[in-house]
Amino acid sequence: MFNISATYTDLYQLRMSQAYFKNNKHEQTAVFDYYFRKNPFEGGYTIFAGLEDLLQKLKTLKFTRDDLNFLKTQNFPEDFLNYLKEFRFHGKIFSVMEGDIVFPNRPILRVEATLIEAQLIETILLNLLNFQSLIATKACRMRWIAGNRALLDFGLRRAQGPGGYYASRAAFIGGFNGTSNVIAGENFNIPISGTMAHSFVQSYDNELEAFRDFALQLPKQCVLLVDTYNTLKYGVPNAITVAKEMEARGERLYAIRLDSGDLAYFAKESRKLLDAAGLEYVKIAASNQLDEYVIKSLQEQNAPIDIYGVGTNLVIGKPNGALDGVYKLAVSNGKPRIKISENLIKITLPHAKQVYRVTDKNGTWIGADVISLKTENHIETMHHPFDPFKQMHIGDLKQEPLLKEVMSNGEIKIKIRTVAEIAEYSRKRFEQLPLEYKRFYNPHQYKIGISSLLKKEQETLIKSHKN
Ligand SMILES: Nc1ncnc2c1ncn2[C@@H]1O[C@H](COP(=O)(O)OP(=O)(O)OP(=O)(O)O)[C@@H](O)[C@H]1O
Ligand SMILES: O=P(O)(O)OC[C@H]1O[C@H](OP(=O)(O)OP(=O)(O)O)[C@H](O)[C@@H]1O
Ligand SMILES: O=C(O)c1cccnc1
Repeated sequence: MFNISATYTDLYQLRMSQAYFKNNKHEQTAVFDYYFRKNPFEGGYTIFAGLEDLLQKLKTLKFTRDDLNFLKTQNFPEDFLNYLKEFRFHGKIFSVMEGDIVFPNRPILRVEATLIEAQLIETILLNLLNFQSLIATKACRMRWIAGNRALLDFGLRRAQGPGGYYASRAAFIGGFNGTSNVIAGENFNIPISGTMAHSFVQSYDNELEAFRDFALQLPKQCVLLVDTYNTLKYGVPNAITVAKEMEARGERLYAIRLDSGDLAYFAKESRKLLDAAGLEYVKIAASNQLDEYVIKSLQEQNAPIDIYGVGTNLVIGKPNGALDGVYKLAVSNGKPRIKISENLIKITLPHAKQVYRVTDKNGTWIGADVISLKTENHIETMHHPFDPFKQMHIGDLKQEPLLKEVMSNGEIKIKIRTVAEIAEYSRKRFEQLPLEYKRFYNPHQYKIGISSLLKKEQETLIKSHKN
């Protein structure tokens, strides 16, 4: 993969930074919030992914000599380029843990740094977190509906270029069991697996010979693609012949794969043929433009499919394609800042903030998060963000702080987990989310409230701007 250096950014970040530097504002402190406005896929939740990958990149982020030479050609002044030569991220980051379940319009991550440092990491932060959270969410939806069937990511060839690399990481966090993507397996320690393509079968004069040669190479993990010519007339019978030959060698055919036609019908008929031959242990894999809705339908048809291979619809996050995560200024030079909008939902919340997940005394999520000033540690009353008449007493409920210090002085403050550990954490957190937020159609919306103090601060700032 190409190396990510500090020019993995938008030009405007550098132009603003240049102006901050020249006007001696760059060392002023700033606080930015990362959040998104809408759950993807019309769903009721989002899986937060990409954080630990981001932290590792921020730790070593710098402008290389080649970067600086390039920027010189873009008319950046010498003294600013000298500043960039020494640039490192020294700030603090407070964040929800990677893999947690998050919802719209509340901070998921807070950056506290000098204005210039906070600005120069915006693009990479949004790029990594938005994409991986989108794909982890898509993956989680399929995991939820697929129950304990295996889910494999086959998407690299259909991904938006190298995005497929991060899609595989995110898919695993969202609950996939493995990927066909070898470099993702190598770098993120994700299990890799693969079957065979139609070209392999086509390259032989007959299908049986193709299956035999393949099986000889894979005594344990052989999966035969049975739909090249005629699934039930040739494909499955040829796979059965090879499975019997494998048995004679003390081996076992692992699975057959279906990749076209009515997958429920072919899975049922293939299952009958395999079982009649005493091959109950041979699994059935299916692929071809799967997504959570097709998987749901196949499950409802009792299709005996053990393994789903999912490509395009997973890695491109269809039909959304992007999570709308944003990075908004909340404090600058010690002063709270606000962005006013006609659209109430777009008015930002000033100050450095904390977010609490409200639970009952047993830790069960009650369906609301509350945003407060970071200095508050137990919230008595939570207010609706816009409706002055809606409020709720939460003083006697438990409140779990979600934003934890994950970086300080540019150093990572948490133990970096394996992707498998993040996936396991995500699975456990997802179990805590009540069913009504998980359904595909009209899911419940996880509520948001703001503390009395934060509400007052926001109103004061809005008034002062009106004047
Ligand atoms: N039993 C089924 N129930 C619901 N959806 C299915 C079922 N079988 C297949 N699908 C889905 O329907 C879509 C189109 O399948 P279709 O039958 O057109 O495949 P196909 O066009 O025959 O494949 P190919 O063109 O590669 O031969 C795919 O997204 C597939 O996953
Ligand atoms: O349908 P998706 O969810 O995107 O899953 C990936 C698809 O990629 C492969 O097809 P392709 O035609 O590229 O190669 P093949 O010759 O191996 O079938 C595979 O057979 C799947 O159908
Ligand atoms: O291993 C497979 O079957 C596979 C891999 C990538 C894309 N489609 C299928």
